[in-house]
Amino acid sequence: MITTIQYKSRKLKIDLSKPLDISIPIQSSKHNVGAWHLTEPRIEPVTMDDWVGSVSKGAAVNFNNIWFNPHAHGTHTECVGHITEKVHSINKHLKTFFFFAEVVTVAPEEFAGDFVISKKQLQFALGNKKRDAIVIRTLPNMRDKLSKQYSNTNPTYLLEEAAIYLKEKGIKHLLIDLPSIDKEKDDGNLLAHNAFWNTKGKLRLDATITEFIFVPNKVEDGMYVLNLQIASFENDATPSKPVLYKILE
Ligand SMILES: N[C@@H](CC(=O)c1ccccc1NC=O)C(=O)O
Repeated sequence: MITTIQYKSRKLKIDLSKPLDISIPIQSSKHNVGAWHLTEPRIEPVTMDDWVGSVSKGAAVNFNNIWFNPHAHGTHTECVGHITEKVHSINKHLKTFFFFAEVVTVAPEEFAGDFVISKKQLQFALGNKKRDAIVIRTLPNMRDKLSKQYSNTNPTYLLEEAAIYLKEKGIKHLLIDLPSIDKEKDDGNLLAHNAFWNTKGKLRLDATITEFIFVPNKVEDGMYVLNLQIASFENDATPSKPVLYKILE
């Protein structure tokens, strides 16, 4: 199913029957990805007296409750409400869902005992390309990213200068395969989040950060059409399903 999208002065031809799903599923398992010191998500049948909401237990339907945290348990998209006193809702601020994106691969650099992504690396990867969205794949890129337990591991993060660079370049949607764009333990400074959302000036209410993606190795660096879908929760963050479409010509 081939379609052509008119984007500014370009024509972007994509095949809708070849989606590249870069989300991490949420499952009720210790093998679910995890961060921020939470236990694994739970998906469990509702019980009422001796009734159990499971067909295998005699009910007519499977009827599960789900317990999870969007920031800790899988691919999620957040807006500035993640770090402001007023809880802006992602569902009110992400209103269009197709974006022109660049997938880039970055090998984190050592900095003050941490691993980081610098402005120079993103500058090298983006050059003078104008994009709505950047999809950052960090190296090494192995399937353990689907089930890794990140708590107390001090994962790679973005330097503040890198987030400022993306903001100044007009990137509206930042997607990354890490639990956060900021350092795990930073006394609440969240320098990269603050810089990207411009919290010291006019808030970038329409800008989003999507964390915990997984970009399979078969997806090459380059231009894509991104479909960024979210579950309609009124909250700072919600589970999301980013899907890429390769541009055919
Ligand atoms: N680095 C912060 C914590 C933090 O960033 C955070 C904590 C819980 C859930 C999500 C977080 N950040 C996500 O981007 C701190 O040390 O206070």
